[in-house]
Amino acid sequence: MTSRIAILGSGEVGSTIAYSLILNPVAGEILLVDPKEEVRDAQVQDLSDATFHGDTSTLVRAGTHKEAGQCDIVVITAGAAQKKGESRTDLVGRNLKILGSAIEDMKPFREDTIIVLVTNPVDILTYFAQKFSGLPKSQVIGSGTFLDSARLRGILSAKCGVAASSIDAYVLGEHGDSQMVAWSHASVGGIPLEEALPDASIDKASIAEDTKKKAAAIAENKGATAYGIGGVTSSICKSILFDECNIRPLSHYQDDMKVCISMPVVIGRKGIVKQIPLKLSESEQKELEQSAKSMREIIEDAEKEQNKE
Ligand SMILES: NC(=O)C1=CN([C@@H]2O[C@H](COP(=O)(O)OP(=O)(O)OC[C@H]3O[C@@H](n4cnc5c(N)ncnc54)[C@H](O)[C@@H]3O)[C@@H](O)[C@H]2O)C=CC1
Ligand SMILES: CC(=O)C(=O)O
Repeated sequence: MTSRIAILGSGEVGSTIAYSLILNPVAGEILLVDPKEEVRDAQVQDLSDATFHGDTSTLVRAGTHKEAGQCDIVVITAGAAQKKGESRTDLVGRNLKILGSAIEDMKPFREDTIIVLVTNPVDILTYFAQKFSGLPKSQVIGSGTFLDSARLRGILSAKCGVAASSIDAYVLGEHGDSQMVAWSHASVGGIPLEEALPDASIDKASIAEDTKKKAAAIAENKGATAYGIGGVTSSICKSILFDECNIRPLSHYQDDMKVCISMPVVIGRKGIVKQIPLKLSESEQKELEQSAKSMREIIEDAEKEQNKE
C-alpha cells in the first residue's frame, strides 16, 4: 500500500516540509490540508511541478482532515507563527484552539498513525495533542530540539573545522527560551569534545546562546524560518516510515515531570520505540528540571483557561 503523509497547514513551514519530502522521497503521497483552499491548491500545483521532471514520483494532492487521520504520519504545522518580539510560548492561546479543532476534525485516527507536531510552542502542543487525540503517547511526538541540536552542530562545526556529521551534541528541554545544552555528552567522532579538540577555544555559554537565538536572528531579516525545520521534519518522517530506529532529541512525554520536552529517543515506525537514559551533570540536570518546570506552568495555565470555557 502507498505510504501517505498528511501535512496540516500549507503555509511557509508546511510547504517547505512537503518540498523536502519530494527532494528526498519518503512517501508515495503527500496530502496538504488547509482551510485556506486557494492557497492550499496553489501550493499543491507548485509542489507537483517539482515532481514532474522525471526523477521522483511522489504524488502531492489536497486532502481533508478526515483523510489525514487515516495517513501513516500527520505533520501538524497549522497555526500562527511568531511576530517580531514574540516568544514561542506567546502563541499558546491561538495555536491550542487551532490544534483542538484540527484533531477533532481528523478523528477517528488509524490506530498506527504517528502525529508529528511542529507548530509552536511545540512542547506544549505535543502534550495537548497526546491528550486530545487519545493515541498512545509514543505515537505523538514533537520536533522539539532536533532543530536546535542541528543548529548547535552547525555552529560547533564552523568553530572547530570538523564536519557537522562527526559531531554529537544535544540541545535538550524546551524548543525555546529554557533549552539547555548537554555539554557533558558532547563528542567529536565518539571522543569527548574537550579531549578531541583540546586547542579549540569553545565558549560554551556564547555558543549555547547563539544556538538559542538562531531562529530569531534568521527571522529578523527574512521574517520566519522554514528550511531548517523542513529538513529536520522530513528526516523524522523518514526515520518513522523506514523504521530506521535512529536516536534523535525529540519532544515526548516525561512520566516523572508530566510534560513533553526533548530527550534522546529511538524513533521508528511505532513512533518512540525507546527512551535513551542520559546521566547529566548536576548543573545540567537542574537546568533541565527548570525547563520542564516552565513548561508545566504553561500547561497548568492553559488547562485553567480550558476549564473556564
Ligand atoms: N518547531 C519548529 O522548530 C518550528 C515551528 N514553526 C512553527 O510552525 C507554525 C507554522 O508556521 P508558518 O508555516 O510560517 O505559518 P503560516 O501562517 O505560513 O502557515 C500556517 C497555516 O496553517 C493553516 N491552518 C490554520 N488552521 C488550520 C487547520 N485547522 N487545519 C489545517 N491548517 C490550518 C493556515 O491557514 C496557514 O496556511 C508556527 O507555529 C511556527 O512557529 C516554524 C519553524 C520551526
Ligand atoms: C520558529 C522556530 O521555532 C525555529 O525556527 O526554531
